[in-house]
Order: sequence, then structure tokens, then C-alpha cells
Amino acid sequence: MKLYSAKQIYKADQISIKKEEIGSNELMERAALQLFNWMHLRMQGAPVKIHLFCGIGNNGGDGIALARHLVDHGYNIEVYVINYSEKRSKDFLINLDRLKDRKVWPNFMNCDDSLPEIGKEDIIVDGIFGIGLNRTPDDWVAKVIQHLNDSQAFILSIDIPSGLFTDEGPKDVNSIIRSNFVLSFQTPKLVFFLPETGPFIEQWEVLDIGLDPEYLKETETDYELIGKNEVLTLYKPREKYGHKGTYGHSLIVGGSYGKMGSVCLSSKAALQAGSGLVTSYIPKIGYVILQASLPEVMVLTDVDENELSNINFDIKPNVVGIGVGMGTTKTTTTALANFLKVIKLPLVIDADALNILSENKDLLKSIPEDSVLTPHPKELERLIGKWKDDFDKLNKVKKFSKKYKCIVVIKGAHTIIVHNEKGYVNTTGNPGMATAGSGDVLTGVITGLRAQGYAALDAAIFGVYLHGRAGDIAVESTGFQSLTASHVIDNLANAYLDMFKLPEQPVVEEENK
Ligand SMILES: NC(=O)C1=CN([C@@H]2O[C@H](COP(=O)(O)OP(=O)(O)OC[C@H]3O[C@@H](n4cnc5c(N)ncnc54)[C@H](OP(=O)(O)O)[C@@H]3O)[C@@H](O)[C@H]2O)[C@@H](O)CC1
Ligand SMILES: Nc1ncnc2c1ncn2[C@@H]1O[C@H](COP(=O)(O)OP(=O)(O)O)[C@@H](O)[C@H]1O
Ligand SMILES: [K+]
Repeated sequence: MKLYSAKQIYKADQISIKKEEIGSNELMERAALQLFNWMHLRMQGAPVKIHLFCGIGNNGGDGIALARHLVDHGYNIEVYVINYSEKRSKDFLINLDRLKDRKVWPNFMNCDDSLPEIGKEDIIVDGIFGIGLNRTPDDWVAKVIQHLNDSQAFILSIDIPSGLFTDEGPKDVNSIIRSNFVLSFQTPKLVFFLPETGPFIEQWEVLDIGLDPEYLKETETDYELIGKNEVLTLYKPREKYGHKGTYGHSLIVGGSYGKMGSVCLSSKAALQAGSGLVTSYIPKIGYVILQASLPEVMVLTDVDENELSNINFDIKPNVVGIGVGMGTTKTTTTALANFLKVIKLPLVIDADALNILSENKDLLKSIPEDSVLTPHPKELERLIGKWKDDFDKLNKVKKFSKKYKCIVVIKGAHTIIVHNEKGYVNTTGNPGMATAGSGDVLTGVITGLRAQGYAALDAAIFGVYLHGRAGDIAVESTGFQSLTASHVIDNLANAYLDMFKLPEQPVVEEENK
């Protein structure tokens, strides 16, 4: 699913109005009707108090139009207009008049008005600012927003939580609504998925207001949301006459004294992702551990007992996953540097290999083209330096990806895969996966997919999706706290099977005869 920018949404808005020969107030009416239907379906006329807080732009106009539908259906409403500017939008004014025709008089709030009382059981509709926010709200508006956040009432935001910018980072977190639910028009916004702004949104849903499908289809976006539909198109089925050679040979390089588990996790994950063959390359100390833990995996050992000192093998893998549990000693740093000088194969680079690269930036230019780097936030910071906000981070990563011709997987609650100018935002995974070794599993999965012939970007996108989905299935039986990296591996099979499951159909009860 494409994630459109505010500029693109406004353009779609203009094109739709022109093509369909409708007024902009008709689009607002569609938006308001969709909002109303959503609420009415769930509330079924319940007499709960609904406080609608509206700005003076089109987001406020949506709120005012929604208020009219609510009052027409007998709901218990109170409307407030936050007068943060004199420049009321045309469609806001049209809808304000329509509401007044119903004898509903909004409370017009200015900077020195007292704040209204809101009960815990009430509902707040947040239509203060939408995608038109272009500067930090004034202090008194921020105070109103804080008051709503503190009320403990359920907050339903129209289009986007008020105070959040659509395409840039937040400047004052005290002026942002904390939404329980966002009904977003036509597209979710990128900020719903970023670590700094995502926490302001508990749940979201898209309402289709019928913006021009042709424009939406043709328009390229900087970001895409990755779900089941997107990865189904990437999936490579197995061939009847395929053999283990057809599905590639993964080599997992890593481990050091006390950290052999990470190599076990990556190697097992590569197998479970479907790699035809898997070999682990480890310091001698891990030989028995690997052989005893994973009978399917072949093992090659370094000459050194406890750490990698010379990465040298005479097998022909298709891809190398490198870095897990490897440590960053001088000896291992030299081993990695020498390896990068000669290696031509695609790499999946993780953990300590990333840390070594961060400490020796001149090595970055030796990374083979189309390698996949999988940093968690701390590793990323070591690699690209500090960032101002999430947008600054994404821009820096885009530059890095272009410069070193690689794919960067920014791990997190919503992992984002960056390739050149574009980002792919993952939708699977859960906080149970914030547990030791789950990143090692991801390295194995992406390596295993690369081995099977998935292109670098596809392997990264599909791998991140599968890994998260396996975690989501696992957590249903383990709970968040008890989920471990091994559970994620054990559920990779279920993640594959789940891709082809049809959505559950409603059960039709047989009629009593
Ligand atoms: N496009 C679509 O598909 C459809 C969109 N619809 C709805 O329209 C919404 C966008 O509406 P919008 O453009 O009128 O802007 P909105 O967010 O209401 O802000 C109002 C104005 O406030 C101003 N302003 C900005 N920041 C400020 C600040 N800090 N403090 C004070 N003032 C500030 C700024 O004007 P300025 O003062 O800069 O001239 C801005 O224009 C969208 O989210 C959706 O709900 C639907 O109706 C149907 C179809
Ligand atoms: N809150 C979360 N929601 C979803 N996924 C998460 C969350 N926290 C962590 N993860 C995922 O778990 C993995 C953790 O990786 P990493 O930090 O490298 O762990 P480790 O170093 O222990 O292997 C990443 O794939 C990350 O996206
Ligand atoms: K809003």
C-alpha cells in the first residue's frame, strides 16, 4: 500500500474535484459520511456524550459536518470550535451554517476561555488540525490538546492526530493529540509508523473517500506499507523438479567464545526460510555446539579456537550472512577487512560486522553491491551518526544506501527497508520480539531467501515480513514476555502457510428445520 505525502493527497483532491466535476464541499461530505457511518455502526445510537473539537480549516469542517450527521441521528453532542486563526475555510463555513440550521451552537474557544469538562466515559472527536498543519500550534492550543489527552476519554482523530505534521518530525510533543483511533482518509500517513510519532496512534483505519484512482495508481510514493498482499507477489513457489542445489547454499559466518548461540539461531533460520544447504563458519570452540544442535547444518571452523581470525573456505555458497556473535577484537576486525577485500558474493551484514564497519568506515567501500545491512537503532547510529528526528534519519539512510549501493534494514517496531530513494515499512512483528537473538533470526531468514534466488531488496522485504509474522503467530501461544527467538524460528513455517490462508468467513448458522 502506498503512503502518500500531504502534497500528493492535496493534488489527488484537486484532480478528483476537476474530473468528477464536484465541489470541494462534496468531498468533505463524503469524508463526513464515512466518519459518521463508522461511528454509527459501532455506537448504534448509544447516548454517550460526544465532544467534537474542530479547527477552522477543512479538518474542522469534516468535524462540523460529522456533528450534523450525529445530531440528525439523535446523538448527544457538544461542538467546540478552536479559533486559532481568522482564516476559516470555505467548506468549514458552509458546514457551520448547516449545523446552525439544526439549532446547534458550537462553543467558540479562544486563548483565554476556560477548558470544558470532559468525563472519562465520554468520546472526543479530534478535528482540530489535519494534514494542513504547517507550524507548531500556539501555547493555548497546545493546552487544549493537553487537556484532551489528560481527560482519559476515548479520542477519535479525523485523518491524523492534531498537532502531528504529515511529512516532518514533531517539534513540540506537548501539542500532539494522543489518539485511541485515527480514521485516516485514503491513505495512512508515514508518521503513524515512525518511532517518535507512532506512539501517538493506538489504532488506525483508512476511509476511502474515492479520490481519483488513476492519479493514485500512477503516482510514485517515497514509502510503501508492506503487508500480505505486497509479499505475495514476491513469493517464489518451489518447482516439482527442484533439488537442494536449486534452493541455494547459505554460509553463516560468526560466533566467538560464549556467543555460539547466535550462529545456531541464524543458521537454523536460514534453513527454515528454505535455503537448500546451510554451512556455518565459526571459531573451533563452536564445532560440537553447532553439530550437536543442528544436524542439518554443515560446519567449517576457523584456525583459531575462540574467535574468527581468517575467513577462508573452499565451498561455493550463493550468499554469506556475516556478523552475529562475532565480537569486534583486533584479530576479527582484520579477518573481516581481509574477507571484504576478496569477497564478491552478496552479503547480509549484521551485528558485530556492522560495529566493525562503523569503527573502520574505510571498509564500507568494500561491501559488495546489493548487500543487505540489518542494523538496530544503536548500530545504525554508529554507522551514520546521530540524527535530528526520524525524517532526518531516513534521509541519511537513503544517502548511505545510494553511496554504498546497499539495502539498509532499519530494525524496530515497524522495520523500514531502505533502498536508494525509497522506504518499505513493515507491518508485522510485536514487542515480544524485543528479545535476545531475534535479530540473529532475521539475518538467517534474509540470507536463506537470498540463497534461494530472491533479489536483495525482495529478500529484505519478504524476510522482514516473514520474521515479524512468525513472531505474531508465536506470541498467540507464548504471550509477549515469554516469546524467544527460537519461537520465531519455530513459527517460520506457520508464517509461510499463513500467506495462503483465506480470511476467515463468517459462520452461517444452519436454520432449524
Ligand atoms: N485532501 C483531501 O483529500 C480531503 C481533505 N479533507 C480534510 O481536510 C484536511 C486538511 O484541511 P486544510 O488544508 O484546510 O488544513 P487543516 O489541517 O484543517 O488546518 C487548517 C489551517 O490552519 C492553518 N494552520 C496550520 N498550522 C497552524 C498552526 N500551528 N496554528 C494555526 N493555524 C495553523 C493553515 O492555514 P494557514 O494559516 O497556514 O494559511 C491550515 O490550512 C484533511 O486533514 C482532511 O481532514 C476532507 O475534507 C476531504 C478531502
Ligand atoms: N516492539 C517491537 N515490535 C516489533 N518488532 C520488534 C520490536 N522490538 C524488536 N523487534 C524486532 O526484533 C528484532 C530485534 O533485533 P536485534 O535488536 O538485532 O536483536 P538481537 O541483537 O538480540 O538479535 C528486529 O527484527 C526488530 O524489528
Ligand atoms: K485531526
